[in-house]
Amino acid sequence: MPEATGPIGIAGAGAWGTALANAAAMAGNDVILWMRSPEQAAELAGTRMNERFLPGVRLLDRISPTADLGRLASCCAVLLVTPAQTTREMAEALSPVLSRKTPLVLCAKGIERTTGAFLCDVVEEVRPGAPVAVLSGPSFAHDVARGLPTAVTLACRDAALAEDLATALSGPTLRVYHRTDVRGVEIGGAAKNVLAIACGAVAGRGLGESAKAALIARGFAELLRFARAYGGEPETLMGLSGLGDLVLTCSSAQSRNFSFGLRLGQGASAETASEGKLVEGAATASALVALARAKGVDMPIAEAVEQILSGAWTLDQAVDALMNRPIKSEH
Ligand SMILES: NC(=O)C1=CN([C@@H]2O[C@H](COP(=O)(O)OP(=O)(O)OC[C@H]3O[C@@H](n4cnc5c(N)ncnc54)[C@H](O)[C@@H]3O)[C@@H](O)[C@H]2O)C=CC1
Ligand SMILES: O=C(CO)COP(=O)(O)O
Repeated sequence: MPEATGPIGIAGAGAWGTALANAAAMAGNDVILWMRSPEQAAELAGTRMNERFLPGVRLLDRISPTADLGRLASCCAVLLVTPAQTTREMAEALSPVLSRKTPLVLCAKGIERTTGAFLCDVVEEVRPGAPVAVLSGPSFAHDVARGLPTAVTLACRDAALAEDLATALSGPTLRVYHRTDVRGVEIGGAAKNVLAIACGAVAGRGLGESAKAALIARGFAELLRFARAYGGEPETLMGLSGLGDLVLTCSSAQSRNFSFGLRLGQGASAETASEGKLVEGAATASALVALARAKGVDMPIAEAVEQILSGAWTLDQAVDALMNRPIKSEH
């Protein structure tokens, strides 16, 4: 990395930002953990706990919480860990603070709703020519924070930088693989959230384990088709940020996307089913479906999620629509 001696910066101290801060510290880095609220920063500095977003996890000593964005200027790399839809405003706020050479590692999973832009493209628009990377893969914040074994993928077009970043963030319990297929890695993370909502809905409606397995397999087929159309490499999607994250998110109520779908399946409305939590798949569904339509990619499960969220279909109508499509060859 250009200034390999600096600390790792983390922008966003929610569940994932806090877990990544601990992981980066465990990997031997000093960490500056930025959050927008000065009160929260003071509380984290005093109690060393983030009770609101990651209860029960103690911040390691090498982490300095702050609400001063300027502190990130000294960092050798900054991980952006705020919700996907805040990527543009955060990149704009960070742009005057960071050197053009400081890599920004995107850790959110989504597509910009208002423009349909992939998050890397948003950042490249704001910081043209500056290095951008994506970190994604099957990783619940609580697992990572508790030091349970986890593996993720970091992609950057600059292969040497991808390797350096992956090495810097890898520790005893977090293994970071590297790739250059930025598009594939970001598509895996963004699309699996939409599919996980469908999986949760299947569980919530009591449609059975067979339906869930079918949905994961057919959802993966959609993911692959979409990634191919947008320049992602199929091998990437068969890895951690694709199949790995799809399986994790579709099989656990720890996932907020799955739980949101579960509550939809149990009869809650799209407005109440999030219970105030961040549900990235709900924010990304319409953009994903619009991008798929633009390239003629068939994504019936993602379409069904979008139709349910927009109120056009009930869950039962969505199931009927999916089950009564014309019979076709599997691949
Ligand atoms: N929680 C998890 O297990 C994982 C989450 N992710 C991804 O990481 C991203 C963040 O997720 P979480 O940390 O879990 O969410 P969270 O809801 O726990 O935290 C979000 C954080 O962003 C901050 N924030 C919200 N809007 C902001 C804005 N406009 N400007 C600055 N800060 C703002 C909040 O104050 C909060 O600190 C999501 O895209 C999610 O998909 C990825 C892997 C694992
Ligand atoms: O991305 C995640 C795990 O890899 C977290 O999923 P949720 O956002 O659905 O909780």
